[in-house]
Amino acid sequence: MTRVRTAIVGPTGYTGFHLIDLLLRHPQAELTYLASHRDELPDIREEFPQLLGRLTDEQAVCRPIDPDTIADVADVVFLALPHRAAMSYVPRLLDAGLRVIDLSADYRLADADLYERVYEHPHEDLANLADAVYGLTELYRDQLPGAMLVANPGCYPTAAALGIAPLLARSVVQREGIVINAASGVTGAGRKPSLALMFAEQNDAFGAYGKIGGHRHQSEIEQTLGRVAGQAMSLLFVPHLLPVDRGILETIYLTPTQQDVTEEELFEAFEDAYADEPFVRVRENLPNIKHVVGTNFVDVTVRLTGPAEQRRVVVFAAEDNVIKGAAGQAIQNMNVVFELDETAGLM
Ligand SMILES: NC(=O)C1=CN([C@@H]2O[C@H](COP(=O)(O)OP(=O)(O)OC[C@H]3O[C@@H](n4cnc5c(N)ncnc54)[C@H](OP(=O)(O)O)[C@@H]3O)[C@@H](O)[C@H]2O)C=CC1
Ligand SMILES: CC(=O)N[C@@H](CCC(=O)OP(=O)(O)O)C(=O)O
Repeated sequence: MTRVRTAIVGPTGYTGFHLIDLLLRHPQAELTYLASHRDELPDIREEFPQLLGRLTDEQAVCRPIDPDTIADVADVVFLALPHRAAMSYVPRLLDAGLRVIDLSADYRLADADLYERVYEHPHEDLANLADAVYGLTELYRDQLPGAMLVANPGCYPTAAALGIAPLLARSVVQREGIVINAASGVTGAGRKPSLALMFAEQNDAFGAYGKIGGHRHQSEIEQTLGRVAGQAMSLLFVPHLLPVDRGILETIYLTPTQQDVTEEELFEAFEDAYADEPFVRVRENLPNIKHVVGTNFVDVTVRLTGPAEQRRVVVFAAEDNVIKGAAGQAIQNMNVVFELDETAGLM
């Protein structure tokens, strides 16, 4: 049986923790190296006592980010780092012969000019950007086997793209005027402390955040859906911060191309697209973050509303931001890259 040796750079963050947790449950993965940039290298069990008893001493102690040493003991490295930091390591990790699954945004936008506008600094690794595979597994599965560099999608873009793509592909909704109203748990903002994320600021609070109409995930969603539609897309994405640890719910408003479309036809688009997808559940009931947290599933459903002359299509999509939105999808991608069972370690 194939075994994949895995390393994580950035294990002290939230996605790093969930990668460790999932890899320790994976029947064909071995966790061989945790790499940290800290001067004083941490024992990961002190950062996350949940891991006590689950790691050997050798596995638990973080080591320096040294590509050649990592390549001696691992086949693939997961980068659970902030954007910009990730691309500063990728060229050396690839040169050392490692496959890289990057959870940051550094290799998601294929157009370097767009990256520079959205992330407000130039892309520093154009050579590898050109070769990266965008790892929204359900849409790009064919490009993943053997890939050297996978750009794992953003959490919001995963749910949004899976919630809209089947309808666009069938041309049952218009490309124009799409609005995505999204709410995320606080782990979506990462583990780095900030005033806005303190308990007393977030508890019992609920509101939109960021520059409305200018969130960086808007461009990522437009890129994915533009490829599905075969034409450039422009939509509106509005994120909200929900005072829970984990979970994303997106409510997506669209306009049908034909006013006489039926709800059955809309469901059919989802059912046909996802009939063989292990991690997309097309539901009749309205999705809820409670139904998906702790899993690699995205739950989706659709409704048709309004009088005949004013029809609206409303899609609902729910996922766990740190699992299907990050660590789980990264492992799903690893499974496809190494041609393992796509669901290994994730069910
Ligand atoms: N959280 C989520 O729901 C999702 C996150 N992502 C993306 O995944 C990546 C990781 O996110 P998340 O785990 O939440 O982030 P965290 O802030 O929780 O963790 C970031 C990690 O990166 C390390 N780090 C920071 N700067 C550097 C550097 N310059 N060199 C090396 N290591 C560094 C940190 O180490 P230290 O502890 O020492 O600071 C920590 O281990 C990000 O790009 C994020 O945008 C994607 C989808 C969802
Ligand atoms: C709640 C929250 O703050 N969410 C983050 C997005 C999550 C994420 O990590 O996205 P990237 O991988 O693209 O950085 C945000 O809105 O910036």
